Amino acid sequence: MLGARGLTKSFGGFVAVDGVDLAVQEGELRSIIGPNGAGKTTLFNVLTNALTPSGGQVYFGGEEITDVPQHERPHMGLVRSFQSNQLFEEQTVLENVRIVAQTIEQGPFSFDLFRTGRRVAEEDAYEILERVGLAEQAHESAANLSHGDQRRLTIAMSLATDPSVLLLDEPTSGMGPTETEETAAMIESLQSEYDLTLVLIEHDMSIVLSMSDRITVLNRGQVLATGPPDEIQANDAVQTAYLGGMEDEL
Ligand SMILES: Nc1ncnc2c1ncn2[C@@H]1O[C@H](COP(=O)(O)OP(=O)(O)OP(=O)(O)O)[C@@H](O)[C@H]1O
Repeated sequence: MLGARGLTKSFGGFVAVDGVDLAVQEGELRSIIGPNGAGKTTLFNVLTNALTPSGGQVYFGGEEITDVPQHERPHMGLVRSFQSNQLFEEQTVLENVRIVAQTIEQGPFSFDLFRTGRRVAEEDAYEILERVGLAEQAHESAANLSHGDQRRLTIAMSLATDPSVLLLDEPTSGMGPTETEETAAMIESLQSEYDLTLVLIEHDMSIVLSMSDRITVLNRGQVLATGPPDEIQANDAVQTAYLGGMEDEL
């Protein structure tokens, strides 16, 4: 569904992503893990063309999309989650989702949708807010939400773009243990309800091990290992390079 071959990104002489091969299957929940500075965020940036790769190819649905501009990718179904600083803070939670939904609807073939768009978008937006557990806050302004709820709202906004592959960069960062568990459960339920393929950068090992179908371990920009959680836990190279200090958490 989403793939890469030899994907590379250099900053000057420093190779942050170094010849990465990736093959994420449809419906999979793939986690990308690795030590700080391993290249995880840079990998997301080159997969979405937020940064132009220095080498290699990106594939989506079997087609090469390496040169497809970043802003066109959501229309193909490849979406990277919004960041909290992209919220329209003065607008309500519902409006935040509707603004995204309407932007997507205003494509060249959606004149009818555009005319009736507000109603359609509002229904869709409510449904999405119910799915992420924010329906009760629909009429709050986004600025009044807790940090965790703002993160959930960014996921709701991403869902409004109707993704087939959704990239989530540390969706539980800054959350306490209970909120982290709730968010993980919500993400898992979205995967099945929306028929999503999910690629997740996540630091919380208990979440990564319990949720992932497969895990890709990056180290110094290179793929150290890819496999199901039990295989990754048992992988000697992963233990040595990355998990050495973290066995207690596993
Ligand atoms: N725009 C940039 N210019 C120069 N170096 C960069 C740039 N972006 C990232 N890097 C470097 O590339 C390396 C990988 O960074 P990246 O943020 O992708 O790692 P990461 O695995 O996401 O780390 P973390 O877990 O800390 O978020 C780091 O050494 C970083 O300093």
